[in-house]
Amino acid sequence: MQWNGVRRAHSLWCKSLTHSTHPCIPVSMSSLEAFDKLPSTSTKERIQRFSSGAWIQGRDLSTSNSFNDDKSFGEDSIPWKRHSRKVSQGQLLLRNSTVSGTLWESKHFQEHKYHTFRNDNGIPYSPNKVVRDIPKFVKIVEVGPRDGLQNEKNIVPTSVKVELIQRLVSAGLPVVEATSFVSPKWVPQLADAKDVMDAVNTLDGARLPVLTPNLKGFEAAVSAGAKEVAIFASASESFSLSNINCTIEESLLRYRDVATAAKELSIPVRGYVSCVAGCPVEGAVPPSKVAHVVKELYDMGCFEISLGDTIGIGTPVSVLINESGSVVPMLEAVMAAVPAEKLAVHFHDTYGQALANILVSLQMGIKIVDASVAGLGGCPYAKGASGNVATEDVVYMLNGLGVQTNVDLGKLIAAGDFISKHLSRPNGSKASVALNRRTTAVASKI
Ligand SMILES: CC(C)(COP(=O)([O-])OP(=O)([O-])OC[C@H]1O[C@@H](n2cnc3c(N)ncnc32)[C@H](O)[C@@H]1OP(=O)([O-])[O-])[C@@H](O)C(=O)NCCC(=O)NCCSC(=O)C[C@@](C)(O)CC(=O)[O-]
Repeated sequence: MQWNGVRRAHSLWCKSLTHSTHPCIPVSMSSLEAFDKLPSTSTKERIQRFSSGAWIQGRDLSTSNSFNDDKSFGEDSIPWKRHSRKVSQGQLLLRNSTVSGTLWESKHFQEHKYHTFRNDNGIPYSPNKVVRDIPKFVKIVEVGPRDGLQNEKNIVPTSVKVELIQRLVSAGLPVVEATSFVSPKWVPQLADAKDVMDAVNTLDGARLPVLTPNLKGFEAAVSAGAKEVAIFASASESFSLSNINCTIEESLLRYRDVATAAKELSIPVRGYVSCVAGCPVEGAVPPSKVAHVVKELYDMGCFEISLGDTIGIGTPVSVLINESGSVVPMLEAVMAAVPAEKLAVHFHDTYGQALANILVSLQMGIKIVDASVAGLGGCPYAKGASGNVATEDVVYMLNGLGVQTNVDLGKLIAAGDFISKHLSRPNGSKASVALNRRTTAVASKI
């Protein structure tokens, strides 16, 4: 097919671009100097000192998402000790932490003390308008084993993928997207989907969804033991053609069949919409187009819809007329069609905008964030797309904001180091590099 030829050439170009520019994350001298002035600490202590979050009380924890795990993370179930005291308005938010346990066991051994603001009636509140609207729990959907590894030049052995998934689950991630049941001719990197699922589908502690582009993929996924699937549409016609070889409307017809089959088996279906902030071929994508595709997926029964900035081009707001890449207007249009609690955000970090976009999304009511360990990834059919935002960086930011994730940052960093070492490249997470670099520097002085 002529289009396939064009697409292959395009994809090869994309891959070469992605690989030749894979980030070697710089760490600014000023931040390192600041670290060096601090007393020597272990990586674990540093993770806790610089990243552990204060509990910001009094915000809404509930969600109507029927497949959401938030309820299991209610205040009482959180394995941290919390402690609050009455402080007057205007005082700084303070937190002390005392630490025990071994390096990668931070979640289970740390003890935190929190100091929240309370008004005269003893009601806790957050004094800062930046964090006031941010949810107190964010569900992180780890997409590294799928989105991260689907674009690798060298095919990663099944055993490495399986160990990566096991490590991510044991780090406390509630959802780890395991693989894709797509055509192995199109994505040979994930041709071992069945073997991966055979090895991981008995793992406890996390949901392990897989991508299915059509009924054939859905049936293969179910036979391999998948208990949750994801379908992936696009808000851009050109991207839909290059990614799944059909128009948007044709893809929605296919996905309706998948959704119907899944409903019969009571299998939850997640939806994706790509190119929500811009398309590598078409440029600007109108928010109304994004909202239309999101609503279609919602109406066919998707329990959650992830909004993908596939090429990482978006900024929180763009003041340039006719310019794509505004996350806020896009979210406003989507939220007018589908409830905010059904939405996730999925930012690639090509332009370094992902954390800013996540923050503004949280402020607008989003409670689900996709991320990829060590910043792995990129789409084989998206020109110039780099990896997703690194999960470690998201957890670091959320910890700092006092948002609960139940993810053990130490174990997560170890998982990122594991896969980066296998791929023979630096870890793409800035938080991870900074925390690891400090440990090495301290160790070299002993
Ligand atoms: C959708 C298709 C299959 C259409 O591919 P096609 O070539 O149009 O399909 P077809 O129906 O003409 O079938 C061609 C061959 O593929 C086989 N086939 C057909 N379906 C399957 C299947 N499920 N599993 C295994 N094999 C399959 C089918 O049996 C046949 O085999 P043959 O007779 O030639 O031997 C193909 O285009 C494809 O696999 N695309 C997947 C591309 C992909 O995975 N892209 C990356 C996803 S990332 C993304 O979308 C963005 C996201 C989600 O991360 C969010 C964001 O960042 O924005």
